[in-house]
Amino acid sequence: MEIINDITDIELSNTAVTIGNFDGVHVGHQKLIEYMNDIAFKKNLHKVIFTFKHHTSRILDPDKDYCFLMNYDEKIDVLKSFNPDYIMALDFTEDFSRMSYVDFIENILLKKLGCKVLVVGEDFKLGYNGLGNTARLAEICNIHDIILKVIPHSKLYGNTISSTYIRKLIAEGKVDVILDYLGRYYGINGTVVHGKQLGRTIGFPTINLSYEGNLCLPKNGVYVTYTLVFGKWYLSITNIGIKPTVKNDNKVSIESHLIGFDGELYGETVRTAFVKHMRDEKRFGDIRELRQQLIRDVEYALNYNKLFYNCHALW
Ligand SMILES: Cc1cc2nc3c(=O)[nH]c(=O)nc-3n(C[C@H](O)[C@H](O)[C@H](O)COP(=O)(O)O)c2cc1C
Ligand SMILES: Nc1ncnc2c1ncn2[C@@H]1O[C@H](COP(=O)(O)OP(=O)(O)O)[C@@H](O)[C@H]1O
Repeated sequence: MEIINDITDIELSNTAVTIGNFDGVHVGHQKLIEYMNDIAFKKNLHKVIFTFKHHTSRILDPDKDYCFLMNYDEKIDVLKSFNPDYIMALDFTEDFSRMSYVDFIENILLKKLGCKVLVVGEDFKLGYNGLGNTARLAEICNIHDIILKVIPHSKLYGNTISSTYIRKLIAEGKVDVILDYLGRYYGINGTVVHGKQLGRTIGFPTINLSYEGNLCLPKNGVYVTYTLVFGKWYLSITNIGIKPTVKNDNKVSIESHLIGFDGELYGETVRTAFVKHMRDEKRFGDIRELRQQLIRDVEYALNYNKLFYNCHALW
């Protein structure tokens, strides 16, 4: 498996290629990749996942306030699990965005990648101004003997599976439903930073997560989570919010208490996977009342954990 970030000196041959932003690498994306894998196997082609380091919307739609389902490293990690021969992860630049779909097909897919099969989703658009829709792609692929396979959108419970729909579920705090659409629970990677050191004084030390600012955050509230620390998942309770009992700025933080963990975590990289929204964040009369609530939260999480059979989907 090779990751290619620069296409300048690339000369591949006999490839099956799927192209997309693949934000989240959700169940719909996975269908495309699996189709590409199958056809590559049958036709003895190399498997190529073609994506970009950063979402194309940053250039194409810069004013829109997007959040993203994963950062670059996570995307590469998840894509690797589909066992491609190559992951192309290029910079999507202004210049790139001005390339016509014909140039892209002829100069990149044909000349650089030796593409024989192209797999895309039904709403896929390629090249300058999005002119290369599937009908136009079919014409140009036909001219160059590339087999074009257009995969219809996957649906679930009447909803089209899309990164946009998953972002909406996250914003609504419906993190338990996300599993069906994303194929795994939604999680956030971050680094443990110092808080006000109050947690340990009430018997609930917490890790405060510093995370990449453009990741989608579940709506404010308290969640049953699992936190990956030093290669092990811990059941945890996580608050996303402004901590109105102890603070009065509006800065949102992500803070978790790991059940059964004791140790130092400052500076460590951890992953928090959100499995169930359990309550809204509240302003308590004092920190003792908050502590009583945290005891109940732990009990809720322990009960939830007893019936949790989806550990395989945490990452
Ligand atoms: C599971 C959990 C639930 C929490 N719920 C609330 C809440 O409902 N209201 C609130 O003001 N703070 C809440 N907090 C934040 C606490 O106020 C905070 O963890 C505590 O004051 C320690 O802060 P520190 O990490 O800055 O020391 C919660 C924290 C956790 C871990
Ligand atoms: N079970 C646990 N859950 C979370 N953090 C823990 C736990 N046990 C020990 N810690 C450590 O305690 C620190 C948090 O203590 P706390 O008083 O809440 O301080 P802070 O305000 O910096 O979060 C964490 O960063 C971690 O290193």
